[in-house]
Amino acid sequence: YIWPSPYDILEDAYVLSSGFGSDGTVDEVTPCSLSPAGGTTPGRQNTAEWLRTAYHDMATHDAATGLGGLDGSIQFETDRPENIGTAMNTTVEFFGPLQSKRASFADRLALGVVLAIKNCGGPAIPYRAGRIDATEAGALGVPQPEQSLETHVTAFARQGFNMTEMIGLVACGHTVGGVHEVDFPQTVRGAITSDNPEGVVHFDDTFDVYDNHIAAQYINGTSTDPLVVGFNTTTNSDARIFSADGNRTMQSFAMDPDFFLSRCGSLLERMLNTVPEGVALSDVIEPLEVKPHELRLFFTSTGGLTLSGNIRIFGTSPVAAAADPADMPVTLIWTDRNGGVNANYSTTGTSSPFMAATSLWGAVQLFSVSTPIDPSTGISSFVVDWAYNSQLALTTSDNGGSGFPIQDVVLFQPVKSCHGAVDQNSTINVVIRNDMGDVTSAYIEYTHSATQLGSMAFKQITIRADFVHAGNSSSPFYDTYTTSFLSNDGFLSLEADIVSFDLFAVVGGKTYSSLDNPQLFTPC
Ligand code: HEM
Repeated sequence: YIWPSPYDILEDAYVLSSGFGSDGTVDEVTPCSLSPAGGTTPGRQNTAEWLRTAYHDMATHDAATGLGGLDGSIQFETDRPENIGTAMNTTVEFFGPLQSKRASFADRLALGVVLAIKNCGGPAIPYRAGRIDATEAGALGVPQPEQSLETHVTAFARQGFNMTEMIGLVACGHTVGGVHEVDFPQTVRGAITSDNPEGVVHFDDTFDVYDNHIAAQYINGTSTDPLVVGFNTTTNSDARIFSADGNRTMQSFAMDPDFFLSRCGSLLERMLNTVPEGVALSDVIEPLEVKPHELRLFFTSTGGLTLSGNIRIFGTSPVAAAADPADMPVTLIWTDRNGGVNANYSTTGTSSPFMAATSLWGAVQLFSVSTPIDPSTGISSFVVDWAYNSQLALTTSDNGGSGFPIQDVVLFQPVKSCHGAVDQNSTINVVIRNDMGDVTSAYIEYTHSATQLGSMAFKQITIRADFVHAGNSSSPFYDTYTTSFLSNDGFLSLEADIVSFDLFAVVGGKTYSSLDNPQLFTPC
């Protein structure tokens, strides 16, 4: 895709693993053994809990009717016996605050699994966005260890996986984490100690590495998997499943670690992309090489324009990995609103240590941009001239041909904009260019998360409010428009990321928008 895209926030979350701009998802699973509550809950493992939660969310899919799938319905189903344990609520609680208009709970959970598995040494699972969250619980149907092989084969067929795929998917799940005696006393006995308060017995000897040991140990007879060698043969579902094809699949996994990883990559991709019929997923999200990161045009209190934010550069080559941001030339060259390119308008980004970031997929650098734009000529787009060091020839990144678009027609105006307390209106002011024809419509779509019954995650509520003309602004080129509305969105009690607003204006018959403006913190 090209910038801007509805999936920019998820693309950023995919690319920026830690440091500047990251949302904390990868930190939550680093190291791979990390347990919830900052590592203070021994015997638990965030990576394993996310993967199990994603499977349980998907496991109720019915391929024949198209109902269910990875739709976040798990958030309403955590009290079901088939979802026993605190893992699911902990997972829902972690991803809930990362939801927004542009990132559903289900998309966040799927992305979490992709990042966690890669972070544990596992495969790069292609990631698509676009999952839509259910608003209520779905059908029952998560497989249980005491069920028969026949029942499991039928359940996986309903989910869309044949027997060989079932064996693969279970092995690809049961290579991290384990079985907890507190929740499965019929399967694990005598494991609870003061050091192991939940009585976890891991599936294999490398519960914190995403590798083929689950298969290698099963084949060479050293398995510790409580669902293979447990004292209670009734709950030894992994033993029944792994041997269902005469051990052929497990043998191929045991013999070839790379085959295990690639097969798990494709099976888990299918698992994450099993969504209710009618849900259209995006193309695979690949990191953009050059991308504006939270780069916006601001209307200043003195009537000027400032282009401010960051430019992100991502690469996988050795020269990208060796790059020193302080030695990287990065220059923005923009085109004004009349199509003129003025070399005087170029600026060079700066790098600073606090802007350092890492990516699981390559090397990433961020450069801050803050430059005035002359409102009389404005801005319509820019290109970036850059190189990995000052000795190299410059590359021009033009966003797939037409430059990175910046619209200067409708802009948020912080002056006198404020956020209302409970039961009080919020006021949002914008400026709209006054030399481009009639403003036939101008409105805000203000989206915030709201609590919902039966879930620890959130629903998204969007309020639409029309702007009215409010007179001059501090610039001769712009007029002020204002609106007030009641949002009651738990001001400041929720994370800033989960409130955002989009601005729209139809001016001279053309629609202009300013998307994903961040939460407004100024109280009314
Ligand atoms: C017949 C199918 C399956 C059965 C009967 C089954 C059963 C179980 C049971 C009883 C546990 C122990 C949970 C706990 O004590 O916290 C478990 C854990 C787990 N399962 Fe499965 N499972 C199945 C398939 C899958 C699949 C397909 C995946 C993912 C692809 C998966 C991923 C996991 C993970 C990651 C854990 C570890 C959770 C943790 O350590 O907190 N399972 N499973």
